[in-house]
Amino acid sequence: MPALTPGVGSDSTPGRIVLDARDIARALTRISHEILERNRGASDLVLVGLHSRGVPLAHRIAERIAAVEGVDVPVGELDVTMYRDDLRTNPTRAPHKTDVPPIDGRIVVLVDDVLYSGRTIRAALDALGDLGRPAAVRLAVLVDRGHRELPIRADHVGKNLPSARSERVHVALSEADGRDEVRISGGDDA
Ligand SMILES: O=P(O)(O)OC[C@H]1O[C@H](OP(=O)(O)OP(=O)(O)O)[C@H](O)[C@@H]1O
Ligand SMILES: O=c1cc[nH]c(=O)[nH]1
Repeated sequence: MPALTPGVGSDSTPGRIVLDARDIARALTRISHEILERNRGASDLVLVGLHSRGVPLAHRIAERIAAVEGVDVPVGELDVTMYRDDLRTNPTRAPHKTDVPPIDGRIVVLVDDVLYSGRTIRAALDALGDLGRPAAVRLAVLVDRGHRELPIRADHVGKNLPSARSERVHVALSEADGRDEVRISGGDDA
């Protein structure tokens, strides 16, 4: 095994890997089972992925639920750009598509890659409120890195990752990035 510079991946991408492809696959399988257990099956579920990497994660969870339950759970994609509380100070984000199946009376599971301040999820809850009135909204994230600024928590977490505010968590997914991995960089290991 070649020696690595601390904090630098073998391909010189900054940061250290905290989840590799197999870890991500296992975490998503567990989350899918947790969702089914909590919901006692797949009935009334709608998965809504947040752009950008929450969308492929929602599809992967739907694939696993279909494999276990034989049910195709509807999957939507939600862009929260126009609902962000930093829109005035950071107006340069490019909006993505929003395409959410009917959510009235359904159990909506929001899916995102990283949960940090909670402001993205706050925006997502506002966006959902304009689309309908779900029976319940739950949250699944691949990584919870802490540092919440709002009273928001995840129901399903792939990995709790203690982090410094100065660090950054980078999620790469094959659909968008050609590989699956989660890295943390910055702080003392920049
Ligand atoms: O809890 P928060 O403090 O809101 O942070 C979490 C959000 O930050 C990242 O998105 P980012 O805004 O970096 O855009 P991206 O999804 O395009 O990477 C990540 O994908 C989450 O959506
Ligand atoms: O570290 C972070 C913080 C917010 N969003 C991310 O994707 N990573």
